[in-house]
Amino acid sequence: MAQHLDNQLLAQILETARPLIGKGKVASYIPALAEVSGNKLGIAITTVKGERFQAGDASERFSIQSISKVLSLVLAMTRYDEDEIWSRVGKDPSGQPFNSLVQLELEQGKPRNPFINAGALVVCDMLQTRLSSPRQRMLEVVRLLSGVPSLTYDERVARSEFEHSARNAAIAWLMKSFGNFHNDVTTVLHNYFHYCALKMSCVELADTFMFLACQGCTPAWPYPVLTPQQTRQVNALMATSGMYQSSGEFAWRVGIPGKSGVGGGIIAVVPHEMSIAVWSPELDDFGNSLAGAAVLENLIAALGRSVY
Ligand SMILES: NC(=O)CC[C@H](N)C(=O)O
Repeated sequence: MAQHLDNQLLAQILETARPLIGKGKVASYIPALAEVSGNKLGIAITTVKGERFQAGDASERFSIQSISKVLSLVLAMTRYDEDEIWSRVGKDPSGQPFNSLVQLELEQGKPRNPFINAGALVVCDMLQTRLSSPRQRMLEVVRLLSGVPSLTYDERVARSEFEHSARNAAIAWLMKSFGNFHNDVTTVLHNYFHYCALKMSCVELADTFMFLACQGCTPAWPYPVLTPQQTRQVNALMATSGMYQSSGEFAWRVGIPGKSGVGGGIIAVVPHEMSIAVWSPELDDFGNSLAGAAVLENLIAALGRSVY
């Protein structure tokens, strides 16, 4: 029997996952991220009817990291024709860690999908070509979608990541060697790190991504963000590649599209119904929030939902 969605249910679900805290690891390869306390746990839901639910640390902002890869892709989809995007980045799961170089060399500099670092860097390269101020534009987009004008980048996190950017720089240069990267590498890395360093709460994320549950529309936006078909495509990519090498495991356990970030956030979508944001900074071996994935699994089981 599907349970009724309310704040009390969310609070109960958080408690089912809390024992996992202490069993994962807060990301430390970006030093500024390692300072975050590992025992945070929060969830927020925005439904297509405009209802909002939340529990735990749902209002505290954190670094959204790779969740931003969905936003940069969406921005590119509004600026480029389909062929221009998908000739430079694929649509298939990589089965590799998010920052791997191995496949990129074998596949002539074309990243498997836009949700691994290589793919997101190509997307950021495209945005650099077509937008006069890609960082400012992204801020405008998230401020509009979330309805929160105070959203901003965490400059410390962006700087910290730039100071430890050897691997992402290597990925960008490798793609340049294959002719799949057109702008100045340092400029694009700065944009990418800023996108990753967006600071948002679960409540703000759930509001921002509601358009993915609502066929591309949101009351926050005067016109559709994406067409219904584009929205299905983004959800499909999240379902197949949103959690890196454990995307299959996530589909099996949770059964809805999701996208994680090494800040410990996951955004997930029940199409036509709701967007869900969870946050718990400790990660599993693949860089996905350990307790966050368990919260989603337990919630979706309690609500009796799945896209499959
Ligand atoms: N999985 C992630 O969240 C990775 C994003 C991080 N900024 C990086 O490039 O390594």
